Amino acid sequence: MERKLVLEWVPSCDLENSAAKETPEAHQKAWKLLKGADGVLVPGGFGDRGVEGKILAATYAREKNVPYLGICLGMQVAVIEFARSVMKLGGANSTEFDPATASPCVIFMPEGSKTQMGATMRLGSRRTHFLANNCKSAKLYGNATSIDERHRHRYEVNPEMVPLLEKAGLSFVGKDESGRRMEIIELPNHVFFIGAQFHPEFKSRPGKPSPLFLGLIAAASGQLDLLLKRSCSVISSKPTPPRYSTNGTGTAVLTIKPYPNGHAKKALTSLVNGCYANGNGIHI
Ligand SMILES: NC(=O)CC[C@H](N)C(=O)O
Repeated sequence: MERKLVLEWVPSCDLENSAAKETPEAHQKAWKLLKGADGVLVPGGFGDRGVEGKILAATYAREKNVPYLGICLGMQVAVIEFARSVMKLGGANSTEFDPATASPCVIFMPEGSKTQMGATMRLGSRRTHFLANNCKSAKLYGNATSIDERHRHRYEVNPEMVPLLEKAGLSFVGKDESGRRMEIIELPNHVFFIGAQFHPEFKSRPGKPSPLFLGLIAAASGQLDLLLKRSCSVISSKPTPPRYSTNGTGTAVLTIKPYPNGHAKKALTSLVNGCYANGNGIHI
């Protein structure tokens, strides 16, 4: 790859319009970081702090054709963003953040109990079936017909709204075995815009990175076509324990800059080896 990965953490609440007045310097800094990035990763989270900023990051990436990977809440905000901006459903939201929304594109999973939060999370390894093999995510997973990835969520894309979202151009390329639970979204006409309801980071390892992370980094450095041509091996279906859990703040947006002339000289299939995160001590 000959690239050195630079990760910048952007507090998503600083991207919000309210921050322009309240904390103008932080707002300016956050937008500068986002606009300087070659790729954007919106991770998972719980609670509404910073969610509007995550939605703004998704809008930016979609409109500017900047590679985007949304994980769990990062996928849900991409759906909300699409409903608001493309389908013109201004008040579209998740019922997690606006229980009275007129356009609930993300809803509480029917099998969970709202009053009893304990043991209501959809957790652990679940199967995702790919519905189209010409989508980027299936190719990244080595043209697999199904994959097993780990989960941690209470809300899901509203299956009743899926036909409308699809008609407007959002592809649901991975679903669970019932076909009613959405697992992977893609924007077909975008350089790389993928959202996953599951958490690829739980099974990703330094020497065996998740195909979705590889895809994001390859797209951010203009090497996605090359990566897609190579056959990536399918991630093992054996469940492995999570490496870390989400911290619940739901505020960060991660931006990615794969600079040229870096030290990572490994082959594309292990390109995350040798990459580093600046300032945070976080290694992918
Ligand atoms: N892990 C997550 O990102 C969870 C997303 C969202 N809060 C849910 O419960 O569905």
